[in-house]
Amino acid sequence: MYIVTAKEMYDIDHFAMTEIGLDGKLLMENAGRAVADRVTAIVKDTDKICVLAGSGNNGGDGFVIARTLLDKGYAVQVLQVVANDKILGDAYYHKRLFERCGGIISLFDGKCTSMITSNNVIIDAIIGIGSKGILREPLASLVHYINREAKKVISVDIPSGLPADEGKGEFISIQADYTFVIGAPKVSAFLNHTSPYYGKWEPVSIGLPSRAFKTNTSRFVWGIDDVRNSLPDRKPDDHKGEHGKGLVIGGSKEMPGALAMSLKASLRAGAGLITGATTEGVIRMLSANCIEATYKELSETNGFLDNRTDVSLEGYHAVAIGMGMGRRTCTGDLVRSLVHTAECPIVIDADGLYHIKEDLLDIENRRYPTVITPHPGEMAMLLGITVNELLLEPFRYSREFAIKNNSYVVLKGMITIITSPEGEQVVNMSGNPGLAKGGSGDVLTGIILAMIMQGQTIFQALCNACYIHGRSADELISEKHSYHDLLASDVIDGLAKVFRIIS
Ligand SMILES: NC(=O)C1=CN([C@@H]2O[C@H](COP(=O)(O)OP(=O)(O)OC[C@H]3O[C@@H](n4cnc5c(N)ncnc54)[C@H](OP(=O)(O)O)[C@@H]3O)[C@@H](O)[C@H]2O)[C@@H](O)CC1
Ligand SMILES: [K+]
Repeated sequence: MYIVTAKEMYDIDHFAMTEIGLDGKLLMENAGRAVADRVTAIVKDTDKICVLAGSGNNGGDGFVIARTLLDKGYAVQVLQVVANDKILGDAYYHKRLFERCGGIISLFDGKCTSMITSNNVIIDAIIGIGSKGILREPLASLVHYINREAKKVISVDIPSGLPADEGKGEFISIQADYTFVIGAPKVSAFLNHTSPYYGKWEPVSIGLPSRAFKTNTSRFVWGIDDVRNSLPDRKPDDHKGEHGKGLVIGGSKEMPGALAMSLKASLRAGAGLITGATTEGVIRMLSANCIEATYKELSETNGFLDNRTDVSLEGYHAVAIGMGMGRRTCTGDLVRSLVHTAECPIVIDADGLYHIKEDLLDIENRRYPTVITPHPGEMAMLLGITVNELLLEPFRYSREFAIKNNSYVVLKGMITIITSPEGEQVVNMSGNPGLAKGGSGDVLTGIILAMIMQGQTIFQALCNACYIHGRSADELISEKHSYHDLLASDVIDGLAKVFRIIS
């Protein structure tokens, strides 16, 4: 499933019409019919439906929906929220069809109308992706009234007034219960501050060819089929060396568990051999508990890793660094020297990110893949901006960072955005609020380490790791756990089921 900006959607639309020859009226017919079909699945036969139609093509979709529902026998009427002379082109064509089929259209007189309260379903086709700036009057008041009074609101393509793109913090928008997005979800369906306005959303296909999407966007949602298509099978004659020898560097006297979590997750996610490199004290605490891993003792100052041992990375296929290591200066020296010298992929997480902040040039100049896995606070710290600024435009900031610093960025959050150094972006939607707990990130890093040592591209490995991590939490919530009690270590145990589902 692709994710588009408003401009990309217009480009895709244009491509479909000019390169393929699809007619705009036909696309509108397809859009309206597809939405009407979905609407019939969530309304009752006895429901009274009011379609609010605006001046652009979103309103045009509304007329098709109204005609289709009328034809199916529903009690439906249209409230046109703009003057007659504003309905033009394809929308006018479909308005005429609706009227000729016996459809009734009322004109919105600028006052809040009883039609909003006398109907139990409102279909919002006021404005789609053509929305510019903050909604003007009288539509702004109408939207406030709908949000206050309407019983069930179904938006067409996007809740009216909501920006399709990131970077816009001020708007007046319909609060939908459901949104049926036309062709592909828009970026705002994936942002913390705008996604709640969509209610439950679902894409509807209107016959736009996949070529049109491929040519115009490089952003998409990673799903289970993508995992199945990219995750390599394990062959009967495989041996442990073929599934990667990974090194996890982290832990300190204050946070030994973070390292344990990454080690266990990595082994459960399929790594062949995993070594934990940490202080003597942490090894003593973990080794009886995490027996499948091997250990390497590094030098320390007062329980925190330092740079006095010469750490050899020879023979390791990938390294993860940062979890639970703390922010001491001596530990920072170790992180920077390893990032500088590692001749294999390196995953930098948690406090490791703090230590590389001043030396981003080190990762920019690396000849081997670098993966950073920040949560919004860490990403904002690396960028020198506030978390609010980041969350307003997470796609743009991630892409700019990934390209500039020649690295893969896994920006964790309510939804996770994975960006390649070339700027390709994927959204992972598995996962739930139960993951908002200490240790979740350490588990993800462990899974990432395992995945990047299997036979797939780094980008696929990151997308698969995020999907599997979130899916484990989802399966656990659907069975025996709740958002409250789910622990990071449960997520490790849940991996068994996810691998069975995938294979
Ligand atoms: N992509 C596809 O392939 C297909 C897309 N389709 C559909 O087309 C939709 C996009 O249609 P679109 O481009 O006509 O724009 P749309 O969203 O209807 O809004 C434009 C109107 O809004 C008004 N307006 C704007 N800002 C405003 C404000 N702040 N306050 C008040 N008014 C404001 C503006 O009025 P103006 O400012 O010009 O007076 C203008 O008249 C898309 O979302 C999807 O549903 C399908 O039909 C099939 C194929
Ligand atoms: K709409």
